[in-house]
Amino acid sequence: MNSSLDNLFAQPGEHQGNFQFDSRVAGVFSDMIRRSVPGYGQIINTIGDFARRFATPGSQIYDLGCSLGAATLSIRRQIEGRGCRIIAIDNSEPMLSRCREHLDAYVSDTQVDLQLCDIRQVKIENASMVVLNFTLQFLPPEDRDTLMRTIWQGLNPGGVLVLSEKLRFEDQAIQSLLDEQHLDFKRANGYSELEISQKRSAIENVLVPDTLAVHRQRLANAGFSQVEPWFQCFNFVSMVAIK
Ligand SMILES: Nc1ncnc2c1ncn2[C@@H]1O[C@H](C[S@+](CC[C@H]([NH3+])C(=O)[O-])CC(=O)[O-])[C@@H](O)[C@H]1O
Ligand SMILES: O=C(O)C(=O)Cc1ccccc1
Repeated sequence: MNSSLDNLFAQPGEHQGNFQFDSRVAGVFSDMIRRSVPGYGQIINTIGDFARRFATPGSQIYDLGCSLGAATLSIRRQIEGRGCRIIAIDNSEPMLSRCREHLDAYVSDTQVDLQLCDIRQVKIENASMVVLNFTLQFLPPEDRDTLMRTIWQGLNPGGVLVLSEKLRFEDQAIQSLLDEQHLDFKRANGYSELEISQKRSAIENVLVPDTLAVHRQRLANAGFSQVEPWFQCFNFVSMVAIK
């Protein structure tokens, strides 16, 4: 298991075309997401805290778009001895094989099923917790409502969904302000202007953010009546929704 520092977009013309979760990205992903998403470490820790509160004995926990398994690891640390099963899904093979290495590096009595498949195909049942940590934003917008209904149907009463996303804003002044603050965060983490602009072009058509209002409406339409953002920094939010 070797993970490297992210310099994927450092050279002119590098990584042209759309951003993909390929082996190059998987190899630097841990560094990339920490330097790109403000609050990522806090969100991962808090997902573990939520698991400790919500995971009921014998229930299932889903980590949809698990990447290298950061959320799954955080959850697993908090729910030992409850006979829960974690189902962690990603459709990127390089991500999933590195995820398996990370999980195998620690001993645990909690079973983790890693599944290489599209989260739009997932069956959810007997779930006390579902995690979508920066994954919904990569689904085609027209597929997002259906997934949210599937999640609501598979959650047990009292179960929790954690939904973290990059946000878009209707107000242009707010959009520019929070976008600029996010860019400053990336600059402060050592990304050059070239890296920032090349990555921005690569993710433009791949990561399609919704507004907070759209998220709230989608969650309400799916059946969630208790919804609240528990974390926001600039254009990144993490919401909690209880069935
Ligand atoms: N349709 C899909 N089906 C399955 N997986 C998908 C799909 N679309 C995208 N992915 C997967 O969703 C993940 C998104 S990253 C999640 C971080 C993680 N949750 C973390 O807590 O570290 C967020 C980011 O890169 O900003 C990638 O691993 C994709 O392969
Ligand atoms: O880097 C960015 O600008 C982002 O919006 C976050 C991100 C983090 C990791 C992969 C893709 C997008």
